[in-house]
Amino acid sequence: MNTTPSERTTIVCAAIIIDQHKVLLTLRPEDKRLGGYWEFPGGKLEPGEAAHAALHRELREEIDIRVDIDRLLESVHYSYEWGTVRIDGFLCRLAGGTIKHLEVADHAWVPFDQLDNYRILPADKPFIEWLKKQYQP
Ligand SMILES: Nc1nc2c([nH]c(=O)n2[C@H]2C[C@H](O)[C@@H](COP(=O)(O)OP(=O)(O)OP(=O)(O)O)O2)c(=O)[nH]1
Repeated sequence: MNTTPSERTTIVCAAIIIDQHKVLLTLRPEDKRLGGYWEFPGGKLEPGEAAHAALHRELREEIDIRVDIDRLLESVHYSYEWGTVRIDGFLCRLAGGTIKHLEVADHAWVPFDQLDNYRILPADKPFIEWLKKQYQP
């Protein structure tokens, strides 16, 4: 089959939810691929699904919250050994709900100057750097 690189890229949406100079990270369960890493809540788009719809769905399924999506911050490409992902990181604000650990092992509201203390997925580095730069005292 003739497969172009873009067809092999997994599209992922991620919510960068900021509240009072802290950002929400969630912990991937140990039994999942890349288990034990912190990440922004989100996940893979389903076939034909729009990014905003996917983000709302993933947040409901994983932690049962609602957000307002402000804008796309950046799309980041990263190659893991099994394939390439494109992470679309959206800046969001919490709009409702109380965080439940439905599909995550834990969550943390992390002050920007403490992000280096978390083992975060390597693909997320540009988002982390942006957060640290944006909110330097
Ligand atoms: N949700 C999320 N995923 C990320 C981030 N950074 C990053 O590299 N990823 C990667 C990890 C996964 O390979 C993929 C997200 O897909 P996912 O979380 O739905 O993957 P999954 O393995 O749980 O899905 P599944 O195969 O179990 O259905 O993107 C991030 O900040 N948030």
